[in-house]
Amino acid sequence: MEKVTVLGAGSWGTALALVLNDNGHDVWLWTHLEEHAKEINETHHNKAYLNNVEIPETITVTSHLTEAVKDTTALVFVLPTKAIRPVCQQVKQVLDHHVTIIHGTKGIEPETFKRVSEMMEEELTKAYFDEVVVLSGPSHAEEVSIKQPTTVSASSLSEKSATHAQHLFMNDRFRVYTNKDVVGVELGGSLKNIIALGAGISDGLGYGDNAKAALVTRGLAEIARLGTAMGADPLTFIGLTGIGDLIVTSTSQHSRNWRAGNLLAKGGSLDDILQEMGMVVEGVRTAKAAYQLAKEKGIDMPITSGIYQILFENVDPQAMVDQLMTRQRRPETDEIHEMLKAHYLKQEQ
Ligand SMILES: NC(=O)c1ccc[n+]([C@@H]2O[C@H](COP(=O)([O-])OP(=O)(O)OC[C@H]3O[C@@H](n4cnc5c(N)ncnc54)[C@H](O)[C@@H]3O)[C@@H](O)[C@H]2O)c1
Ligand SMILES: O=P(O)(O)OC[C@H](O)CO
Repeated sequence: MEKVTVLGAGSWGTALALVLNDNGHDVWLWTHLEEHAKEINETHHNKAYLNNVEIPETITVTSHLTEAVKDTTALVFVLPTKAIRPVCQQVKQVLDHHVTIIHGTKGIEPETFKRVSEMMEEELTKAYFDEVVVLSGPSHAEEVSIKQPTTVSASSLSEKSATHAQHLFMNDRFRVYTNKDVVGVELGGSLKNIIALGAGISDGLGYGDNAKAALVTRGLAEIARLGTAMGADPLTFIGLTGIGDLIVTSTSQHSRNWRAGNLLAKGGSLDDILQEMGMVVEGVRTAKAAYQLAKEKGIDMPITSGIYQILFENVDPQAMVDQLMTRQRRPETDEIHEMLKAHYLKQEQ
């Protein structure tokens, strides 16, 4: 049994704490709000974020960071992307020993285009961990918390750290694969949220399965295009953290990104929708990052660009569908084939 600390008591942090608890670890769940910790400890429910399950007494819920971090063997950051730097800065003040650093956050920082593991490496004391582990894949908290079969990847440049994360989380309902492509895993998990917003918009406009399948497949082509340009292995995008996560987020009503897109297409304002949902919708900030990044790198991302314009430039969703459907005609697979061919040629050399 190990002491493991989850930082962030939202829906995903709570679901991961439950998996660790099932595996017999001494689980500490930290929230930055004293009232939130008190409420969970008193009611044994996390009403605002994951009300469907009971939080067992064996999970210590606290707002005291020093106590949460003391003697822990692993820190699992499960926070919105925008909270990663501030929480790392607080952790840096209290962490005084070597740990495995894991994160389950899916986003890109719009101001710097940094991935979450890059931000963490900048903010934390490097002597206290080997390499960050990214835990990502098709996994909604609502299903993980009721022990429905789920598969994820634990990706790190340190095999030891990835294996430690696999050991902590893996059980007969939560299967964890190790993976070495940190760039691909982080980008797949982050960029799919933009396409999921699009899937919600498509459903909200009343379009059917054909439109959704088109969004997912052409969306994946865009993700792979940007991801490969950022140094990812193109094959990662046909794995759990690419197509796998894209399918789950675009087709599930559990998805916060899908839900936000759906409400947007039905005429809601973005600010009101985000306020009303009260949970993080990562695709919104990531759309900003990906749109700028694609522009800087000269990468064609028409769906991402369309979603950015709906979110931030008040473009009508229906008009955007018309625009996407009437783009200049072109072959389907040219650049994806080129990417995969280049990948295989590199391996043969
Ligand atoms: N919900 C899921 O099913 C799921 C699954 C996989 C990955 N993720 C990813 O996990 C991350 C967290 O998502 P979530 O769904 O748990 O979010 P959430 O909105 O349910 O919860 C976020 C938590 O972070 C806390 N928080 C916000 N700002 C903070 C700050 N400045 N300092 C400290 N704590 C702060 C909130 O109080 C809340 O407890 C996101 O990047 C999301 O994409 C979510
Ligand atoms: O609910 P979403 O849209 O934030 O997605 C949650 C997870 O990333 C699904 O794997």
